[in-house]
Amino acid sequence: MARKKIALIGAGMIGGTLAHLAAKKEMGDIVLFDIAEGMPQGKALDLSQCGPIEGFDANIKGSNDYADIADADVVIVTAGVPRKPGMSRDDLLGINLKVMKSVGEGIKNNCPDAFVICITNPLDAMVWALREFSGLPHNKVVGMAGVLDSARFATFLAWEFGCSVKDVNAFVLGGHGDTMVPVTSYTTINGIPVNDYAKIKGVPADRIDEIVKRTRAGGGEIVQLLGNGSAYYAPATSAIAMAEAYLGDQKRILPCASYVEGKYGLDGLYVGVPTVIGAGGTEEVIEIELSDEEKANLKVSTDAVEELLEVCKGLDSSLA
Ligand SMILES: NC(=O)c1ccc[n+]([C@@H]2O[C@H](COP(=O)([O-])OP(=O)(O)OC[C@H]3O[C@@H](n4cnc5c(N)ncnc54)[C@H](O)[C@@H]3O)[C@@H](O)[C@H]2O)c1
Ligand SMILES: O=C(O)C[C@H](O)C(=O)O
Repeated sequence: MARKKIALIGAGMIGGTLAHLAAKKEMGDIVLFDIAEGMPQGKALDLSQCGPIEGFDANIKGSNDYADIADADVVIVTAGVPRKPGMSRDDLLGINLKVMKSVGEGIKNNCPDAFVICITNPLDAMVWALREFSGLPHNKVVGMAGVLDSARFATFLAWEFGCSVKDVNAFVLGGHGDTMVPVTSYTTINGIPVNDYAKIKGVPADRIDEIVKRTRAGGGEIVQLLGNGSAYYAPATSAIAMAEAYLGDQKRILPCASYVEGKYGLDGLYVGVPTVIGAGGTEEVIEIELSDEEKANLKVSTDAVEELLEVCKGLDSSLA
């Protein structure tokens, strides 16, 4: 059986990390595409030379030609610009929307059967625009954010409780902005609801509130510390988990920016919701019971995404 083909559009910080992870896991052969000339080729050479040391078999090719992504099984998109300290993700919309247009056309023309994972920010608007520009079915285009945001929430909770991160099952819904909704009612420490566990451990409720706030601002905290660019290790790891769920038909339930029509009172929007990922792409959006407060918070978050879509439509008339 031929190896799977993974196309990475954008060979920057996340793209390079994705290539390394995918090669180490022998997920398939890899094409690292970027508009910057030489850089993807240089990274591909460097990464290929990890093979003999790490013992992986994967062909890694750097490219500036969309023809090289032909027939890819999975495409992960990080093309565009990251924010700088003081900026919001939404400030990237104008420039990254144009990038999504060229990437969407590249995918449509070369690998229309691929499963496409978008990472570029502002995430929920960009995955929507990428789907529109590519014309792929909604179940084959998804955004990565909830896996990352949930991992941040889990990390902070594990630190607070002094427990293993492996035992924390944290859940973040909504748009990938400061209004995202960490859902404590579905967050457990090995099955024990987080608020109950906090009582057992004597952790005051306001500490959990602080962790929720820190999670919401988790991307910005790293942007501020790095000074130039944004997080890349955990974002790449998150997208790889989603790609593995698709390639392995794992039917994992992951929080992803999926197309939601009808559920959660939404009418055709990409936003973070629990999603079954298997060989059919995003096979199902799971609608969970939320408290009135959680519903209200989700509404604030989805309204913010809807506003961004209006801005996209204003900037590019083909989206209107
Ligand atoms: N969804 C998330 O949770 C999440 C997490 C982290 C970062 N991000 C976003 O991911 C994006 C990439 O982050 P990064 O750290 O890898 O940035 P980066 O600057 O290191 O890499 C981006 C790459 O995209 C390339 N590029 C620009 N325009 C292109 C085009 N038209 N076609 C192909 N390539 C193009 C650039 O040359 C660059 O190499 C940013 O928008 C960032 O905000 C999202
Ligand atoms: O915060 C950013 O700008 C990058 C990304 O969205 C993140 O959450 O790390």
